[in-house]
Amino acid sequence: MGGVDVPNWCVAAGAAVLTPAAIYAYLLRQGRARQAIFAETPQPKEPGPIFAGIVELAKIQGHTPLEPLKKHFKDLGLTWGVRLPVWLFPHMEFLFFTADPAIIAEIQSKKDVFHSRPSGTGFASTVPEGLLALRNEGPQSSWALHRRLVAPLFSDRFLEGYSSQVSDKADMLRLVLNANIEEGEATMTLLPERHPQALSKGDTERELSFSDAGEVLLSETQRRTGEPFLARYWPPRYLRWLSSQKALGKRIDEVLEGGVVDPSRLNMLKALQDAHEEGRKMSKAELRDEILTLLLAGHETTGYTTSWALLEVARNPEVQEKVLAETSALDLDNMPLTNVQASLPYTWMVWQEALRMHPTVIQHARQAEADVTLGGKYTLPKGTLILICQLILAHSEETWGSDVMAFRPERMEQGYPDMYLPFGFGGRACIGKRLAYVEGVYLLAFIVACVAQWYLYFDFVASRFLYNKNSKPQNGCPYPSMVPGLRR
Ligand code: HEM
Repeated sequence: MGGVDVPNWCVAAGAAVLTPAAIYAYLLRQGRARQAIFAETPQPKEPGPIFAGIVELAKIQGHTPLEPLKKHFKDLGLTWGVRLPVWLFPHMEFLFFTADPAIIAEIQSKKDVFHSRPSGTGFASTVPEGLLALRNEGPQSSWALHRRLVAPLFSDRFLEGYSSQVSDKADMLRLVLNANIEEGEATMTLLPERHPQALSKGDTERELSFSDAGEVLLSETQRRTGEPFLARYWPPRYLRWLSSQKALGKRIDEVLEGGVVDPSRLNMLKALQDAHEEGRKMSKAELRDEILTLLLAGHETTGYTTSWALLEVARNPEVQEKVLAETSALDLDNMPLTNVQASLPYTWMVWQEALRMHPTVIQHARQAEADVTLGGKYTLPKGTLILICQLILAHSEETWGSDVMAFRPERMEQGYPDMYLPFGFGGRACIGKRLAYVEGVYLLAFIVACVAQWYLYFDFVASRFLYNKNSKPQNGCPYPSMVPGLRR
């Protein structure tokens, strides 16, 4: 070294001392710089728990998942932020939460800055080529092409095609429901084994393994968002993931090769396989990820909302009456489902109100593509992750009035206000909203009608043979609550 003979151990010792010091100095400088940038934004004293994942947090703390988030907004106001150690969360250094209508309007208007969801979320590792993960990089980007190829699946022509399939599924549900109620079961699972229309053992296993694989996909997507990269490779977990991938891939191949579905029926997967633009089709990997994206984005969201709606209907006898009055005037088995808002207006409002009270997507994410200042004072560097808190908007007294936590479908009569975004906003808004209405609103009407029929019959039989003939209906409701154990 410059003519001076420095022993190797000295160099090694120097490096051992200086390297950590240099890294520390670098992180300190970065931390200070970040602190300066974020100085105007209120921040919680303990940002940690939020990033355990809200659902995980709920499990640990025994809260409902939404409470910690609501508490932060209560403590810190409508806009606040969090800084994370960049070396632990390389894609999510700054997190900026807002439920302030003025700031949200500004975000919506800055389309060239906030056009993509953040990179590095779970979607990017489980379905990287699907709409939820792809970034919007202009009209020629994969995202834009996928959006154009997927959009026709939710057009009138397709919704009309799905109508008969939805009502067939509803029929099957009726069978399952009735058979299980008769068997004394309160759950809606598969038909009991001895039922003439029950699936064979092999088919039952195939259905169950498909549904298990779907759950693994969902839980991996959730867990991989915000956990250290290596955690997913924990052997038992990784093996489960691999086998779920195999099961999902096999099922997709079967459907695309025509083995599972009736060829005369409209098939969303095949339609996507054939979709093209100037000869450009999706590759096999893109198609697979897009199909799984539709499954991920469309299944739990619609299922949970409809379940919440059923629960609220069960809790609110006057709402049951109105849904029944609406459905009894219609031939539910044969109605076209292109516009359920027009054909089932009250049931549509009930479903919307359930979505407002129990939003399935509690926040919408965007990533800043450039340095930006919001509200004239929040200076955010490029890459900041913005979370628009839909839950707070949906439960805001300013927007909905002092009875915001009461279940009152009538408040949806005029449609929903501008600053209510259950399906997101802008170019990245939910592409499957119309299908969600068809499935959710129709199934809600259908289940209420069919369970009520059963219970009316039950009430009739029970009042003759089991109960005191003179007993009064509960809470003025002619049939008991639909969810056992939730009678008021
Ligand atoms: C209750 C039902 C549903 C709710 C509440 C819901 C909500 C949402 C929300 C909030 C987003 C993100 C929007 C944004 O970032 O601005 C989204 C995106 C998406 N949804 Fe839905 N969704 C539902 C049903 C469905 C269904 C049935 C499908 C399809 C089968 C679907 C497919 C998608 C896709 C593919 C995206 C990504 C769009 C893109 O980034 O280009 N969703 N949804």
